[in-house]
Amino acid sequence: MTAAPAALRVEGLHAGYHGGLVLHGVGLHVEAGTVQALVGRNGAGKTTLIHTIAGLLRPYSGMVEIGGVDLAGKPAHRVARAGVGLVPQGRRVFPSLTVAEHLRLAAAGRGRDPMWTVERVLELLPRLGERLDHRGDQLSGGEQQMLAIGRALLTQPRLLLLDEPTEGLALDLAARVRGLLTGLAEAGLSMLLVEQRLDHAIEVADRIAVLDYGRVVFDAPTAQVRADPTTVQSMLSIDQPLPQGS
Ligand SMILES: Nc1ncnc2c1ncn2[C@@H]1O[C@H](COP(=O)(O)OP(=O)(O)OP(=O)(O)O)[C@@H](O)[C@H]1O
Repeated sequence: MTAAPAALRVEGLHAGYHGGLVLHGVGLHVEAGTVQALVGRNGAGKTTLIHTIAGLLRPYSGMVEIGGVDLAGKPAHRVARAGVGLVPQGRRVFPSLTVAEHLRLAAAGRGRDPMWTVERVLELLPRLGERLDHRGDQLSGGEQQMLAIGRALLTQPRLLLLDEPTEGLALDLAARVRGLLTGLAEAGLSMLLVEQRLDHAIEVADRIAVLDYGRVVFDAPTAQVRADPTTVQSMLSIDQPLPQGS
C-alpha cells in the first residue's frame, strides 16, 4: 500500500516582489489530515508564502505540490480547483454583498454532491444563518471571519490556508474561531495556519514551524514545542504568553 501524498509539499521556494527575494528556499510539508502552524515575526514572509502557495504570487523557483501535483506558478483559479481554500489575512469580504450572496457565489459551480453545502456551512456557523441579509460591511469582525471560513469551505478544499484568522478579534471570538478550526481538524481537514501567537498555534496545530527572514528555521511536533516553548519564543523575539499548563 502506498502512503497518501502529502496535502502540501513546498521545496526550495524562492519568491518576492519586483525581483527582490522574500522567501529564500522555503521547505514545508503538511501531511494529509494534519494542521501545520507557521509562526514568525512581522515581515518574515508568512503572507508571501501563503500567497505563493495560493497562486496569487508567482514564485521565482521551487516546488508547490498539492496532493502530489506540482502547481508552482499556476494561477490562483487552478490552485483553487486543485483543492486549496484560502482564508486571507483581513478576511476580505465584499462590503456590498450580503452573507447569502457571498455563500451562493462561493458554492457556484462546485459539481454534484459537494461535501460542503450552504446548509452544512450554516449548521457549522449558525450565526451566519441569522445574518443572511446583512452586507459584509454590516458584520462584526468575528462574523466576517466566520464568513471568510464558510466561503472557503464551500470551495471544497482538501487543504485550507489560513492567514492569521484570529487577528483583531476579541478574546472570546478568537477562542471560538480556534475551536472551530480544531473541529475541522478533527474531521480530517488539512490546514496550514499562519498564527501570530505561539500559545494559539499550540492549541490547534499538530506541528509548528518558524519562518524567519524567509527561511524555515524550525519545524517540530507540537508536543515538543509544548514541552519547551522557550526555544520557539526566543526565535519570535517578542514576549509571548506561555501556553497554559507549561
Ligand atoms: N506587495 C508587496 N510589494 C512589495 N513588498 C512586499 C509586498 N508585500 C509584502 N512585501 C514585503 O515582503 C516582506 C514580507 O512580508 P509578509 O507580509 O509576507 O510578512 P508576514 O510574515 O506575513 O508579516 P506580518 O506578520 O506582518 O503579516 C516584508 O518586507 C514586506 O514589506
